Amino acid sequence: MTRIAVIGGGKIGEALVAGLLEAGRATKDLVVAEQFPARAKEIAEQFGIRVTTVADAAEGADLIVVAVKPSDVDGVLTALGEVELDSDREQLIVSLAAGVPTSRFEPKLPAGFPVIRAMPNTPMLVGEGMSVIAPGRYVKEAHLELVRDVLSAVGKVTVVSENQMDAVTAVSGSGPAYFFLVVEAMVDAGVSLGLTRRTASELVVQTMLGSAAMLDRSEESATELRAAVTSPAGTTAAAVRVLEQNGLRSAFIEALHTAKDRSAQQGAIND
Ligand SMILES: NC(=O)C1=CN([C@@H]2O[C@H](COP(=O)(O)OP(=O)(O)OC[C@H]3O[C@@H](n4cnc5c(N)ncnc54)[C@H](OP(=O)(O)O)[C@@H]3O)[C@@H](O)[C@H]2O)C=CC1
Ligand SMILES: O=C(O)[C@@H]1CCC=N1
Repeated sequence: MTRIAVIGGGKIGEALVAGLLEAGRATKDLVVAEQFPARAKEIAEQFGIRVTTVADAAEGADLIVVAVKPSDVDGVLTALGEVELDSDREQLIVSLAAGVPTSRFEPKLPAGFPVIRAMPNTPMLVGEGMSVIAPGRYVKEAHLELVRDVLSAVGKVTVVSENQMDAVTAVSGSGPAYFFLVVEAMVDAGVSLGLTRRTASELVVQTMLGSAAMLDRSEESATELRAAVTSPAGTTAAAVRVLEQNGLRSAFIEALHTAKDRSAQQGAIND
């Protein structure tokens, strides 16, 4: 079985570990490196897996997943310098760090060592993640297949070229946060209309679940499905008009452009 070292036991590291364990991966095949002692203890206790240093975790791992903040990537690369990495053993690095290009890793690793840039999202915690992967210059098809195989246990996986990864980060990496924000706003609106928060939450969550399931299963686009809800001169048309008047669509477009720029900026050497 593939041995996986997750460097960084923060939010996304935890989502990956939890999703992989839930999907049936054995605790003995997972190890986490986490520098913050309280967090390291929490992860070890919660998941019953080994939590150790970067060098110890990477030693003997087939897949080294870098799940630290972009500004901490160089520190991880320095720590990996203590490890005898071996590309002949099909060992490889998968970086989840937003914005950081594979070309930032490659010169600091043994010649030809493969690096894949990946952008997952937190719904992998419940097996419904969207992971996008992009190969660095030394990546072979077998490496991509291995990473696809691991990540497909926690959701969907697609491959793009690396120059699209900042856009991907803005859309699906950060995407769950936009969704939760819309949920918060709709629940607040329900409360302001006189519903209890509990009732408003139940209504909104099930409406989101049902609508997502329709999008997933139906041949129709979001535009067509929305049209089907919008009765002539009815409530939906009235509400959508107000949302458009208030710039919902252009707010999303501008927000995602800003997220893409921020991704690229975080990947620059001095972010
Ligand atoms: N959160 C998300 O939804 C997603 C995040 N990402 C990417 O994943 C990365 C991590 O994000 P996130 O999980 O939110 O961040 P967090 O800050 O929650 O987690 C990062 C963890 O890594 C630890 N860490 C930092 N350096 C080291 C080191 N050298 N050795 C061991 N542990 C270390 C940090 O410790 P300390 O607190 O002490 O710094 C922290 O606990 C980022 O690059 C982000 O762009 C990608 C997709 C989605
Ligand atoms: O907010 C961030 O920078 C990270 C990357 C995508 C989701 N979270």
